[in-house]
Amino acid sequence: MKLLKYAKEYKFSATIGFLFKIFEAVLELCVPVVMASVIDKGIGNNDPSYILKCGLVLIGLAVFGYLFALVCQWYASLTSQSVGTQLRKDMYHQINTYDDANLDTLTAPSLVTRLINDVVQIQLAVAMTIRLTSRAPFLMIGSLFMAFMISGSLSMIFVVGAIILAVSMFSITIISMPYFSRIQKLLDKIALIARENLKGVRVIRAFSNQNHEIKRFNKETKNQKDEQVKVGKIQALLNPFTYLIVNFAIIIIIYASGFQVNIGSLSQGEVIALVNYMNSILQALIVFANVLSIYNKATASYQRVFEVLETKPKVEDQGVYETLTPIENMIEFKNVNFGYLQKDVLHDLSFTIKKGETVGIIGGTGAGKSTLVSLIGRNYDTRSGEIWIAGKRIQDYKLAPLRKHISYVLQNTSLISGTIKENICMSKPYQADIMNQALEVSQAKEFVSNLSKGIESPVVQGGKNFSGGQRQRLTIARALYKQADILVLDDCSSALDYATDAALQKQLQELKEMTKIIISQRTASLKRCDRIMVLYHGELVGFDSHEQLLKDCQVYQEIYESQNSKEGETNG
Ligand SMILES: Nc1ncnc2c1ncn2[C@@H]1O[C@H](COP(=O)(O)OP(=O)(O)OP(=O)(O)O)[C@@H](O)[C@H]1O
Repeated sequence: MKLLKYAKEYKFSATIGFLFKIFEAVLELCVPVVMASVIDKGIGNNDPSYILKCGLVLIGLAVFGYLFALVCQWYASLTSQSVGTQLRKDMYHQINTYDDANLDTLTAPSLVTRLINDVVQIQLAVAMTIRLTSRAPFLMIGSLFMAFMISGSLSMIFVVGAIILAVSMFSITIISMPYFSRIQKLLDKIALIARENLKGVRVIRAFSNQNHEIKRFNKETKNQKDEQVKVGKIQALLNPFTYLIVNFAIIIIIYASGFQVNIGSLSQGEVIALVNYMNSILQALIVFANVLSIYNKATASYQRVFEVLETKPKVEDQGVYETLTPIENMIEFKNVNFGYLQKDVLHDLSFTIKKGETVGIIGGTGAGKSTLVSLIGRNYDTRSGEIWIAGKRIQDYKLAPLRKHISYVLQNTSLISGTIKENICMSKPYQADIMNQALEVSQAKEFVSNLSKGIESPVVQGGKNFSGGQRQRLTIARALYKQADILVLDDCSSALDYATDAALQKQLQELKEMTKIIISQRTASLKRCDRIMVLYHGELVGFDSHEQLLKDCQVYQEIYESQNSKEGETNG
């Protein structure tokens, strides 16, 4: 079992916990024997001092039993928490190696549920294994053994009862297993809805869509509840059934032992001891039933956690080159085809982008613009064809150094809580001159210097204390601060007014050493670019300057005209 690898590291604390639970069970097994001698010798011989002595022994057994239980509990918690923490660390580390294709499959909400909820189920199972799986079997076997010592024939009742119970427990476990994996999947769905809802709370309010969202959430929580209730009903059968069998066995023991007491082959104290041992078996079985139910849940969680740990990035990091030296033909696409799962997105793309060039990409919604640039940083690998950067296939570079040379600004601005400085200096330590240049080119300098704390001003989670345009400028500054050889701006100036956008494009042009790719829906944002790539349903239908495209690219002409006539209408 793969989990043993984790438990191994904490074998000392696990063993101590395990041993102390056994010590506690040994003391528990002594209780019926002491009770029997209280009845047979103390009460039988009317000897109060013997009864008192036995009473003290019972108190001693209880006190030591309690202390042993405490030690076990302590070490069980230590082990389970440590295993859980290590699992979370390893999962988090693994998730950070994932590429976009992995994230498309496993999805963020599911990963969060696995990191939190599923690990808790495993922690619980580890703690229960230490605390209960030592005691329950030990108590069962010990009680059976002690019962055999008292009466071989009567103990057969124990054996038959135990077999019936074991079979019923096993059946209930098998039946309830599939429910638990369904419940965990439904939890993923609930997490997904909650996440979407919280992220899009403003949009939902703006469209007065709260009722629909509440209904969607209620439907999934109801589904999850229904599954819980179904499995709960099945599992609820276990305890009454266990009590029924054990109590039935006790009736038979008392009935059968009555004869033996009459003929003198069994004492009254021994009958009480047998009943006590049967009760111990009952307790052990109830514990066993609870542990089984915890194991059921943990098995579903275990599979989900190890799926995260064993999922390898689809983009393999097997390149050898660690440095990238810009050359004339900086980026080359050679007959590149790409698609997501069943969907074809990019078709036979071939083009070259020169070092220091500023290239715009334009095309309708879903034309494949973002997909194209995501291939450059190997967020996905191509289906066929090759991408070359600075004279080498991108697969021949090690991933980390390759990505160090590319700076992305994505459509969704992502700022983290901290300060402006911390957000901008993510790629390297603070250097005043680089910071100044980044703020200036991104058109963020003015508004940042107007803040009382300047670059030390706080940024709340998601950058919500800034306007959309300010957030875009800060993310552009962050990308510029990296001083990468290739800069990709993915439709990230949509919230900027025309004047600021124009100033940004002008300043970007002046970064002669950097190769820039700018995605935009607006021809006005791209007309200063050296060349503009026109994508139409994943195909390259034009790649030239603004003026030339206006002359000979029909798709570009249509985009241009639609935007300019709209502007005309608006202005008019
Ligand atoms: N992770 C993904 N999984 C599956 N399909 C995807 C994924 N990302 C994009 N697509 C699909 O690929 C196609 C191209 O998407 P892409 O985001 O590249 O278009 P785009 O030109 O950048 O669009 P937009 O201008 O709206 O941002 C779309 O049909 C989209 O639905």
